[in-house]
Amino acid sequence: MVERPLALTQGDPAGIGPDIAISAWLKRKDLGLHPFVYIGDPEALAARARLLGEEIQIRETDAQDAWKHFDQALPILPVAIGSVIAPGRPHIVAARSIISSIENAVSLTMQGITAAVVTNPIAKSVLYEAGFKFPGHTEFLADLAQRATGKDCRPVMMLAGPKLRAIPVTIHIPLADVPRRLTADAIIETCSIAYHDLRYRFNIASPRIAVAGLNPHAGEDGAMGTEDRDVIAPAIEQVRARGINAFGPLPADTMFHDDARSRYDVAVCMYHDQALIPAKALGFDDSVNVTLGLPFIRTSPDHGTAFSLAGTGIARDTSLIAALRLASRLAAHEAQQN
Ligand SMILES: NC(=O)C1=CN([C@@H]2O[C@H](COP(=O)(O)OP(=O)(O)OC[C@H]3O[C@@H](n4cnc5c(N)ncnc54)[C@H](O)[C@@H]3O)[C@@H](O)[C@H]2O)C=CC1
Ligand SMILES: NCC(=O)COP(=O)(O)O
Repeated sequence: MVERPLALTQGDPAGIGPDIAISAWLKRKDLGLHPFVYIGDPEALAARARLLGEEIQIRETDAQDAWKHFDQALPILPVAIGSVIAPGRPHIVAARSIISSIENAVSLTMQGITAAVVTNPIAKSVLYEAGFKFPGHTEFLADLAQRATGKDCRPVMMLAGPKLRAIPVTIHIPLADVPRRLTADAIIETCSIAYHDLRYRFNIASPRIAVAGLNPHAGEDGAMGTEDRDVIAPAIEQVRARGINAFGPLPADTMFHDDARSRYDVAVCMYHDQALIPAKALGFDDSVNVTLGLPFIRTSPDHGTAFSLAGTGIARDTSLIAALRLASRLAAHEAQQN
């Protein structure tokens, strides 16, 4: 078997990405972590290690050789920023390096040199200022995949933790646009991709999909909104007609308590916060953001850049470690299938 490291992006170097990458690498032996190659600016990473008081070896390498260095040194594939970025002070001068890091990780993974993409958090508003056209990683990764394969790619965001897996059908859009963008096609495609990836990537033989309503009480028969009755319920019927065990629309306020969660493998929700609030409330420290529907594996911690914690030593590495572990598990499963 080829020993392929995970490709870990730097994210926004003013955020906690470098801190948690260093922290995870320091725990590599205790936790038996799958080797990773950090793709980012070596100076910025070394400066962060010094600030945190960690004396670590950082080794510049290409991805192919990262595996052999991982025991002794934190392997880094250099993508220079060309400027000093202070912790907690994001700057658009880093945008090119942040984006390049993601592009490199995807390219290496699609070539089979790295086993999966694990992304550190980016500050979307900073990248927008620099002209980045995508709402977040999820949409950017799908675009990169589409450009590489020439095939349409609908990305599906899933937050996966020990207590809950949750998917938003609409992702990074204003709440006011949700009803208009919530089409039967979007719900059907999301449920179908969730079913496929839970089955073939997560090895769940017959995934049970609970679909949330949009309105209070799932619309109360149309009295509190009509989308549940007119869009979501017919979409679920079509999903079921494909042989998928999907049910709903369920009132969203009562589908996340312990007993309700035991009845499904994933909750398909109608908008970002409907999925991410329960996911982060139930498992902020150990949930992972996974993108389904891509031709490669991508995981990420569930949190953002947490600028105020950068360089303080306070940031917890647990969600990144969960993301590295999940990427490794999915990659091992994928290798077994091929
Ligand atoms: N995958 C990604 O690239 C993501 C990026 N973001 C971006 O992050 C930026 C900041 O977003 P926020 O909403 O403030 O979310 P955030 O997750 O960065 O911070 C929310 C709260 O949690 C704390 N926190 C976050 N991670 C932590 C950790 N590892 N250990 C200890 N405490 C932690 C922060 O200090 C803050 O109090 C935004 O620009 C957003 O776009 C947000 C979520 C995911
Ligand atoms: N709130 C989740 C989030 O913003 C992560 O988005 P992405 O950058 O992984 O697309």
